[in-house]
Amino acid sequence: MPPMQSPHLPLLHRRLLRPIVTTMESTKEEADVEDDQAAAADLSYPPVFLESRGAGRLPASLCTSAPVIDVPVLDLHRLDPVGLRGACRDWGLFRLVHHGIPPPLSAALQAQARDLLSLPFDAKRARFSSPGLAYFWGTPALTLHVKDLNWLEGLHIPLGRLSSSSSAAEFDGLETFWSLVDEYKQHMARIARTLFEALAADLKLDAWVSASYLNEHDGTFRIYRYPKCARADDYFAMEAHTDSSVLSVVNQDDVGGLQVLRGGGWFCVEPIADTLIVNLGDIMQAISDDEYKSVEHRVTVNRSKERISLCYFGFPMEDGVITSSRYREFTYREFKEQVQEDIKLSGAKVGLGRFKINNES
Ligand SMILES: O=C(O)CCC(=O)C(=O)O
Ligand SMILES: [Fe+2]
Repeated sequence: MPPMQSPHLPLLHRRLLRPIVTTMESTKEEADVEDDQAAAADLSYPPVFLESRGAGRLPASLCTSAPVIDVPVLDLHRLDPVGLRGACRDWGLFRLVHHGIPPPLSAALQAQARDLLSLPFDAKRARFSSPGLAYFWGTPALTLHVKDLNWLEGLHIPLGRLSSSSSAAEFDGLETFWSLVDEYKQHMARIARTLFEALAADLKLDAWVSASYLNEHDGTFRIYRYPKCARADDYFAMEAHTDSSVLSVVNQDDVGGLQVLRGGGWFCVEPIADTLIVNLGDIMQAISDDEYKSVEHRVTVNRSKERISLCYFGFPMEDGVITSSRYREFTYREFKEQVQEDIKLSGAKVGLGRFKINNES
């Protein structure tokens, strides 16, 4: 499937698609285009990103200069149980190849993401404001405010709602976008289920228990745009966190910025074309009695380029009970509510620590 042009594609973007010619005249045109691009980006950025002046809160070394690390690579086509177990126990994160997502599908969805998120800020707020398609900015916690501004914006899509209750307004003019999301969603469910089954076998989980531990068709899909930021040392694009999911699947463009915490240090997880990054979340750590790691990660901002990533989060059944030798019994609903309460009270997630046996906090 070729990358598609959205009906919303602004005039500016259509200009940008013209073939590049290298003449003296084109240099001026390129400069004009860059000016146009900057102006359009400004209009589309949340005003808080234009107003914020860096206060130098973060040491430069924290944000920018992490070494690159080679993360374990797994082939979904021929899943190696030993490699998978090692990656989950030792890293909590791996790169997935031969995952079966057609590259044109990822490219088309990235292009749609770019187009939709390049709309003016007010248009995005007005247009994407329903439970099935919600625009958020400055906080990864959707509507809850975290302590520090996160240099991101995005669209939040609960996949379970897609087929049933999406309103006509959510669909109007976005038919191409939704059909791409629908196709992508099937791949995510397939990938999440395949990986989870292999992990459930490693952990020797009962089939009926493990069925409730991953509700792969009801996951969340998020499309992020991390705007470029001249004050890259002052902000994180997404602050350090663990995911609340069972597992998460990141499909990033070629800009980079994802970092993983390992052995007390931060490392860059480089973007490599046609590969996915899978990381385990808190629920997987609980299910595995802490054998697997819910890995801490973050995203740094880029001074000169914006970044797009497509992220899927697989969760358990909302009311399925999670049992673990390390944590008191809890449902995902309880976990989610506790995370939200903690963010509301302190601006930060506590996570699994709240459920740890012999831990009063
Ligand atoms: O955009 C990324 O690379 C990662 C996003 C992420 O960690 C998250 O949404 O939890
Ligand atoms: Fe994450």
